[in-house]
Amino acid sequence: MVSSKTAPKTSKPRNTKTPPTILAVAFSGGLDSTVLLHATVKAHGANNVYALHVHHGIQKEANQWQQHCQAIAKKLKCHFDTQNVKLNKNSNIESQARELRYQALYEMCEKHQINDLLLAHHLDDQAETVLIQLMRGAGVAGLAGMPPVKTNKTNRANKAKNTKETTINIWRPFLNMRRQELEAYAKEHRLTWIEDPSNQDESYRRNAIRKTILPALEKQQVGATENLARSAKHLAQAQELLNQLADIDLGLIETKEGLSKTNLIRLYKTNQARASNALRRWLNKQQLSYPSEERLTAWWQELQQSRVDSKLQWEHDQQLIRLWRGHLSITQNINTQANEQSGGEWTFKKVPANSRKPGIALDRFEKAKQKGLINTMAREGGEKFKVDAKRPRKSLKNLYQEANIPPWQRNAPLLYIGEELVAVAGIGISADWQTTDGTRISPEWLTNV
Ligand SMILES: Nc1ncnc2c1ncn2[C@@H]1O[C@H](COP(=O)(O)OP(=O)(O)OP(=O)(O)O)[C@@H](O)[C@H]1O
Repeated sequence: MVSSKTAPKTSKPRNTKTPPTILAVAFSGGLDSTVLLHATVKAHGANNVYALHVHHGIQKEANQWQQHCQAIAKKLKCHFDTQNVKLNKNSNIESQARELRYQALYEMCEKHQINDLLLAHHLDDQAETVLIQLMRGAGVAGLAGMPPVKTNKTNRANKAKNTKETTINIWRPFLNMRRQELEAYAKEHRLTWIEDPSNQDESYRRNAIRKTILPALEKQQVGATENLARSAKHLAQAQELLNQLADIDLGLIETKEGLSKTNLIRLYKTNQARASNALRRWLNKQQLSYPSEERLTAWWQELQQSRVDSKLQWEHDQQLIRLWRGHLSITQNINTQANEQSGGEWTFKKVPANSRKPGIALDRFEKAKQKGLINTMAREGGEKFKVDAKRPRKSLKNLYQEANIPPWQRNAPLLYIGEELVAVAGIGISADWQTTDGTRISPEWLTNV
């Protein structure tokens, strides 16, 4: 136990390389994150700390809270930033608020080039999470609760905006501390914080667990709260082992085209639990959530029934999982699918002098550019193209098939100079325009997803 005299450890950050590390604290203005901000500023220096607040706009007091947070940051002399998010009142407010909150916090971290974000979750929060997961019938991963540290790459939504991928470490330095310890610290340092009235509303499951269920469990078993959090640690270890097993299995199933259906089904037939474990891990590694048991069962059925050349397509977590040519792969965000043709851009890079790579002669290209002749057009069907001067022109359809380009990657806009088709993504440069001599540029289609 840590006495209230001791500042709660906000120990970060062992694996950071270049001091001074700038830390961000997710600051709601509530008791826990107020203690976290105060302790972090004390330990790391105000100039190295950002307080980040998300304005949800759900409560009528939201503006006051934002002002309060800004005032506290000013008093502590640390940096402050805030972002508003807009909730859709028609869907689950709690989970939506959480998702948008993380999104906003990551965006603010990216904006200030911060790689370490601290959250004020504590041991009581962990115990509540374990109970909630138990009630939902979660598996090992869910029952492992919140990890003390987790590294996140900024998500696919950001990637689609063509921003650089950032790594953000999420730290929960209070995960071993009880709520009472934080309260004692706050009193000792005369901190002021916001009491969110909705924390009293027991129609929210988490509040009911905190106010009624955990105290009842404590009556039955002293230390029940700490024990629940301890179980979470055991299960986190068990999950680690499951991940290691999945990685061994994926080593045999995963290829550069995706997951081999044949090998996946082979594993499924010898050991269903192991195959599901591998599939879940594969999704998780690509930052997709675990599918429900019901969904997973449906996928297995479809996969088993599919023929060798079948095409399947599942929507999951706003992504598409596709089976094509015997491999499962994750593709486009369904939100950007309608926009497939603009899901990327043509870039023009100079070919290095010592390279044998073909390109378009720079002076020819520049002339065309000055005349405004360079343009792109969507594929209409029936286009013919010749990359190899010694071979006849072929239809794009044939060329795509020969090059094994999956159907959903065949929609990149075609590059024209005037009326002439000069480059096709994944295929190459027209024989009439390509050269391997002199200063030249290479047109390349870069996808955002
Ligand atoms: N609006 C917000 N802006 C910034 N960070 C937030 C916000 N809401 C929550 N957080 C962060 O997420 C953590 C967990 O959220 P949770 O809803 O459990 O906390 P809270 O009860 O709102 O506030 P606190 O943890 O400060 O008492 C908080 O400790 C805080 O670090």
